[in-house]
Amino acid sequence: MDKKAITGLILAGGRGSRMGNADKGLQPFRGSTMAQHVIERLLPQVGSVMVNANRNLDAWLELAAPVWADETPGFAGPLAGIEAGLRHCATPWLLAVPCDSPFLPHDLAVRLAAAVEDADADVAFAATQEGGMRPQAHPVFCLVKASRLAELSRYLAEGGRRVDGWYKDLKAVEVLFEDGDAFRNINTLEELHGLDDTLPPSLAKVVSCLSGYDPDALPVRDAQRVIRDFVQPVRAIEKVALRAALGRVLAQDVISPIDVPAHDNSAMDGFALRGADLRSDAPVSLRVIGSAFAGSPSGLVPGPGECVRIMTGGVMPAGCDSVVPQEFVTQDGDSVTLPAGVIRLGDNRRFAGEDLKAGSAALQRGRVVRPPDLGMLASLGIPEVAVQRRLRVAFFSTGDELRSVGEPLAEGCVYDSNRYTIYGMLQRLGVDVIDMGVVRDDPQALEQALRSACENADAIITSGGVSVGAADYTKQVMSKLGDVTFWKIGMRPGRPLAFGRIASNGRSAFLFGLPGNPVAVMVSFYFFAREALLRMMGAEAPLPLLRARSGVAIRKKPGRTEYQRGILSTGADGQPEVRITGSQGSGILRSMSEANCMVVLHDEQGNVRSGDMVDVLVFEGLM
Ligand SMILES: Nc1nc2c(c(=O)[nH]1)N[C@H]1C(S)=C(S)[C@@H](COP(=O)(O)OP(=O)(O)OC[C@H]3O[C@@H](n4cnc5c(N)ncnc54)[C@H](O)[C@@H]3O)O[C@H]1N2
Ligand code: MOO
Ligand SMILES: [Mg+2]
Repeated sequence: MDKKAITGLILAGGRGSRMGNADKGLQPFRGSTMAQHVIERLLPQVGSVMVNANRNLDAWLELAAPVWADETPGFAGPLAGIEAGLRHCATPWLLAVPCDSPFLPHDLAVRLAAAVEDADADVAFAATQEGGMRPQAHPVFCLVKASRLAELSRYLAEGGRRVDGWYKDLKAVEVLFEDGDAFRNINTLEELHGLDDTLPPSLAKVVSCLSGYDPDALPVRDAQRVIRDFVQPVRAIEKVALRAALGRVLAQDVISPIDVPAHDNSAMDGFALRGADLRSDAPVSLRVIGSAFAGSPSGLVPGPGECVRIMTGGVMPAGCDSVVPQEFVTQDGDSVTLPAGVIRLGDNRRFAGEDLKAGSAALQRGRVVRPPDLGMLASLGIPEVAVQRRLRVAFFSTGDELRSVGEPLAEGCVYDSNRYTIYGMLQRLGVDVIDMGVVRDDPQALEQALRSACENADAIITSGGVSVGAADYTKQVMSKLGDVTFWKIGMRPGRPLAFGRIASNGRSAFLFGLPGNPVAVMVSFYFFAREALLRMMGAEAPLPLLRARSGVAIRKKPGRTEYQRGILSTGADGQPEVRITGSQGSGILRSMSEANCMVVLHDEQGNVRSGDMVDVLVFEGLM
């Protein structure tokens, strides 16, 4: 049977009652969703795939189209789904499979098709047999003749619901498969998570690797380590045209299909010659036998005492290994003379493949594509590349005192600035942003916002409400929704931080609850969230710290990390020198805006004297 004669149908119309009424197929599983795994198994076996679903139709349409709902009302079970499938089936055969069977056999269609053809049957369904026991039927995995719709509808109308009940008057064959696990369906979230080897370990487990862990006095580097070990890359990949790859993360190594340059060629306008003709003690005269222009190999083969006029990029004539630039020679008719010792053998020749060899990795996965990379990919003739899909990051601010730009400022209120700094920092990372506005200090509103963020994004960034204030419900709601920890970090500014992973309706997202103070929010973003988001994007890009001389004395207590806003300039001696911008209060955004860098004073460090060297994070390129 030609696979084009078969339409695949994914049965996803159930209530998911054993999974807390979740839409089973849409549950995250091994980097995508359970149904996506089913589609990946099924699609190669059939002409096309459709879905039977009764809710979340938009989400299903994103996965596969078309999507058909049951006609028989009241969640009548898989048969109602098969009925809807048969009604819309444009091929002679329909192959139904449940949406919660991500391991279904790769040869399901071929074997069921062979069976219906052999037996001239209307239906074939799968079965497995455990050693010595009676075969166990899996009637939901079935290949059905599309013309049998009428019998099925009649059975349903009479109230029949048994999956193998409707074909008692039809010719049905059972096909025995060896691998029982292939038909395993996943019924509970525990089962699903147990099978998902891509899930992060619990925070408790990650934290247990630290010695002397104290959430109320956590060193910066320990917090960074926990975050690094806990977040997971998003696995989805897409192909994009070369230019669209700028700023994206390569999902695969790019292997050079060609040598670059493709030929030995000249690095100068001049004369290509045979090194054996060169003399170190006397001038040499050579006869010019022709010209070699870039882009058109000359085909010339000079003999001893001969040379070829060559342009930069011209293919080296056979036997030539050196080029003398034209300004070094005197030309007389068709002969050139070069003085003794102006060049050595091999000068001004570029080798084939000296830039890149065919078969070697031109760029490695995980790299954020920059302008020279675009050029290099173009030099390899590569029109499109595989990149990680863009990360989706939702963010909102919390606090009853916050007003959004455009609203009047009531007594005691402040304008929400964090959503703007966060927006800017996220844009610079190249993620897709979902701005969720300001959320009130109200447990219900916070829960709703966090759930919605979780269902639509890979990561969530909030600001405010993570300290100890009376209206800070944020922490309580975050804990309720997942595995979240609350730290007081040994740093200034940015002491409180919430971090973890929350889940809602089967979707999950990593959560960064940044402190509310406007400078603290930025510092926490750069030193904790940034690296984690890049990691989720599949990229590794540690913060580049430079060393600079402090032009001033800085007071600093050992035992915590301090981030001071600074201005980096060139000192009188031409060396980089940094000075602290005025007030360092964690609410003073102006000094952040004036700064062009941050001085990073590590835990061990005490007071800094003028002239001491310090670490500096330069904002240019980050901001
Ligand atoms: N008794 C203690 N009080 C505080 C501590 C502490 O350890 N013990 N930590 C202080 C530190 S450090 C920080 S940082 C803040 C963090 O507090 P929250 O994360 O709970 O943030 P809020 O209380 O909501 O706001 C703090 C501050 O920032 C202003 N804010 C908040 N969001 C925005 C925004 N989107 N745009 C502009 N300004 C914002 C808010 O109005 C407050 O003034 O807690 C200290 N207290
Ligand atoms: O940690 Mo908070 O640092 O006042 O800004
Ligand atoms: Mg607070």
